[in-house]
Amino acid sequence: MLFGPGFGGEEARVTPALPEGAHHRRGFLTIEQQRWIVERFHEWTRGPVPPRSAKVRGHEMSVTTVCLGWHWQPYKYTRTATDVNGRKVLDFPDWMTDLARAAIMAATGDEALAGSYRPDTALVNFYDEQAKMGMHQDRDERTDAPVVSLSIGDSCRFRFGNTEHRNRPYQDLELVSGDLFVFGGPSRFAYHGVTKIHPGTAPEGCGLSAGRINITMRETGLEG
Ligand SMILES: O=C(O)CCC(=O)C(=O)O
Ligand SMILES: [Fe+2]
Repeated sequence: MLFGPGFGGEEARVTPALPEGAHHRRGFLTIEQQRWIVERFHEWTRGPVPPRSAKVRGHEMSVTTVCLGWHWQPYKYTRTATDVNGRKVLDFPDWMTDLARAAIMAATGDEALAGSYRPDTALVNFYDEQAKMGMHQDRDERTDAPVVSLSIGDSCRFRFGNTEHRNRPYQDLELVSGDLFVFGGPSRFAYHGVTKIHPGTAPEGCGLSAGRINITMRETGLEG
């Protein structure tokens, strides 16, 4: 049969299926939502703790990061930015909890997982045209709750791998402005990174004319 069962189905996927627990939703944020978040981004960068390039084993990362809720530094979270200026970071905003829960719902359809999600930190990274992020695990958190990632601005090549090591098997996918990526369950501790920014690809109206913002929301599992 010319257009029989399965036509245009699984076999027609352009991107191979992601490992269990990993989910990609193209265009999760509207262009207005993206622009609004970029306005907040400018407020955060003028906040008590300026964006900085974290030093990992003596090397400065090429992204700059500003944090909400808890300040991330390799390999711990603190309330104050002891490696920058000692100031307390901005609070984790309530709207971000709602957004993160909606994101988990959209990605997984799991109402219980979404409803019980209590993110308490956001790492907000800015990538210029040259910036990259090497393959790593997000493992400074003391819970296995999912990581929720939102991208705004220039698109990038995002590499999502396995939980054992930074080498193959991995998949390269494009994250474009407005995309959501969630990794939890068996993929929570998968290695991942950003291998390339695609300059000049930020859509008109997203609020950012160049570069890329990525926000990851997480549960630290920390008290106090
Ligand atoms: O920029 C991205 O898409 C990933 C960011 C990331 O992996 C991180 O902040 O730990
Ligand atoms: Fe990460």
